[in-house]
Amino acid sequence: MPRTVIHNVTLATMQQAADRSAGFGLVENGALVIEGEQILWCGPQDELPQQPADATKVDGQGGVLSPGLIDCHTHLVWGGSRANEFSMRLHGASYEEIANAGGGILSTVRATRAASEDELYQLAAVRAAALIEQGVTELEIKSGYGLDTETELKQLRVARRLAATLPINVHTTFLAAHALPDEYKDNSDGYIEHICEQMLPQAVAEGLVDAVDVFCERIGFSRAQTERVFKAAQGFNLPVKLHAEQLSDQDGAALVADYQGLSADHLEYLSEQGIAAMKQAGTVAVLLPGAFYFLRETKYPPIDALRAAGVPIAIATDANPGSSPIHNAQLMLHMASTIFRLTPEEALAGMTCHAAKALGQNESGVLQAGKQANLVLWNVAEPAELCYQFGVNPLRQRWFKGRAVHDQTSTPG
Ligand SMILES: O=C(O)CC[C@@H]1NC(=O)NC1=O
Ligand SMILES: [Fe+3]
Repeated sequence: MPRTVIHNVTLATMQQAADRSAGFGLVENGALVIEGEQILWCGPQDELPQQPADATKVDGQGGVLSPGLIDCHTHLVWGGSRANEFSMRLHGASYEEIANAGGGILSTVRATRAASEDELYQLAAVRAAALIEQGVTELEIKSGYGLDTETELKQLRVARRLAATLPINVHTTFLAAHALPDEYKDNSDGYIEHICEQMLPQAVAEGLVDAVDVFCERIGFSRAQTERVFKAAQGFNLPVKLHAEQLSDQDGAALVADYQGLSADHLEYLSEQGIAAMKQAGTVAVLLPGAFYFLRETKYPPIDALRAAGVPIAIATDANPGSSPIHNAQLMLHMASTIFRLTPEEALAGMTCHAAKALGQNESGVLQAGKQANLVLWNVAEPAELCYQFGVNPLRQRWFKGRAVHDQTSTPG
């Protein structure tokens, strides 16, 4: 099988990054060997075993080689735009006025229902391409803008099609419990039953679901309704995750931990009890600085307490048209440090090894023999520069499943 030898690099292996003091798992003057789709070897260059003469050699010119970035929380497939309500808010309209004018999640639902699968694919492919340009090699995509079986499945089919046509891994998450559709106005329990008895079984039957999520919130679904959906997911042996404690403490994090959930996401209003339950269950805390910033939130997630408890922290874009219309993974690294005060080591772990854990997979997220060769070579001298600067893209080369699919070797100047 073809081999590629990347040498003259600083490896940010991200191994043992769960321990904050472990840092980036740096290997100065390192090298890495790709064979087929996997990492065959990585380590100090002076320990590099003899390689075949026909191996492709890449001189990293002293740059940093890291795992590809993983965006573990996105709503990437949607139709329409919410720019008008963004403008209405800036002109002083209240949420109620916007909602009464047809704004909010349900306006995106109407546009997503009206769009064809091809139209949704074309829109999402542009957003995915932006993330790929940023060094993303894996992402999660939720449904949740259909709120009826046909459109929820349409969104999930688009997510599967993105994985089949672009150099990126995609994990799908069924989020029909994102908002209450007009058809079930004042009958949220009826909608939850419809989700559990009709929508989820059909999505599973079509092989479209990797995990199940719920928006557990006063303006979303109750803890009891969330648990009803979790039980339905359990019936299909599907892992769960949760939009939890974004606007209030609904004790959602403890609930998803009770179900050994993959992650609890947002967490601005997370309690000590929720943290303890997450630690116990190994549930990842996914923080979403883009939504915090765009909504001008003032309540910070309890980051020091999560850190002290040793709960793994992941970072994601939460790319969606309402609360985080942001498709820039490098900006998330920057905001994780500048807004949430994560160290660069924590921020990069948040978009590599901890993000992989939030998706329930251990095939990527670290530089280690046997893992998928999803890598990025950065034109930076040290990994901290990925969090420090914003606005220039230091990506030089990107490998997905061992293939170089993005090459910016000609650095300007
Ligand atoms: O406004 C939207 O379109 C989605 C908002 C997004 N969904 C959720 O559960 N929390 C959010 O911030
Ligand atoms: Fe979200």
